[in-house]
Amino acid sequence: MSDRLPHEKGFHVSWDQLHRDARALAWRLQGHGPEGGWRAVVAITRGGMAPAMIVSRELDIRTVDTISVKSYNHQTQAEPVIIKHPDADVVGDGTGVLIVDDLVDTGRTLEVVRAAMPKAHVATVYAKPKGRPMVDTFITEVSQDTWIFFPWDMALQYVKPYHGTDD
Ligand SMILES: O=P(O)(O)OC[C@H]1O[C@H](OP(=O)(O)OP(=O)(O)O)[C@H](O)[C@@H]1O
Ligand code: HPA
Ligand SMILES: [Mg+2]
Repeated sequence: MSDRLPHEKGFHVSWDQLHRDARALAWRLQGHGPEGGWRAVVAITRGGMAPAMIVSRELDIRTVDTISVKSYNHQTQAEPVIIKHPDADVVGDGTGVLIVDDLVDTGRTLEVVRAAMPKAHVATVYAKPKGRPMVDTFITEVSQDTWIFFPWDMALQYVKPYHGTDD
C-alpha cells in the first residue's frame, strides 16, 4: 500500500453512482469499436467485474472473459504479475477487445495488461492523473491524493446528528 498513501480525500461511490457511471462509459464506447464492432469484453478482476457486466449488458457483448493481475503481496507492492490469462482464442492480439477496470491509479496494472493485449481498447470508470495515459476511455477523473471507495467495500451505517456537538 505504501505508494498509494497518503490520501487526503475520499470519493465515495454508491452502487447507484457506479451503475450510472458504468452506463456512461458504455454510452461513450458505443459505436467506437473497430470495423466489425467490439468482439469481447475482458474484465480485470476483481474490481473490473461489476463495470464489465454493466458495459457488456449495455453494448450486448456476450463474450466476456477475465484477466487477473496480482500486484500486492500482503501489504508490499511487488511487480504486477498476470496470474490468470483470458482465453487466447477469444482475445487474439486484442483487436476489438474491450478491457474494463474500475479505475486506474498508478497505471501499473494496466501496463502489464496492455503488454499482453497491445491492440485492445482500455476503458475504466475512474482515473487518476498518473495512470490516465494508460487508458483510452474513462468517465470521471479524481486527483491523485483521492482514495476511491467502492460500494463493495462499504456499508451503510449510522451517523450522529449535528445537534449536541460543540462546533
Ligand atoms: O493503477 P494501479 O495503481 O495499478 O491500481 C489500479 C488497480 O488497483 C485496484 O485493484 P487491486 O489490485 O487492488 O485488486 P482488486 O481489483 O482485486 O481489488 C483497482 O481495481 C485497479 O485494478
Ligand atoms: O483509489 C482507489 N480505491 C480503491 N482501490 C484502489 N486501488 C488503487 N487505487 C485505489
Ligand atoms: Mg483491480
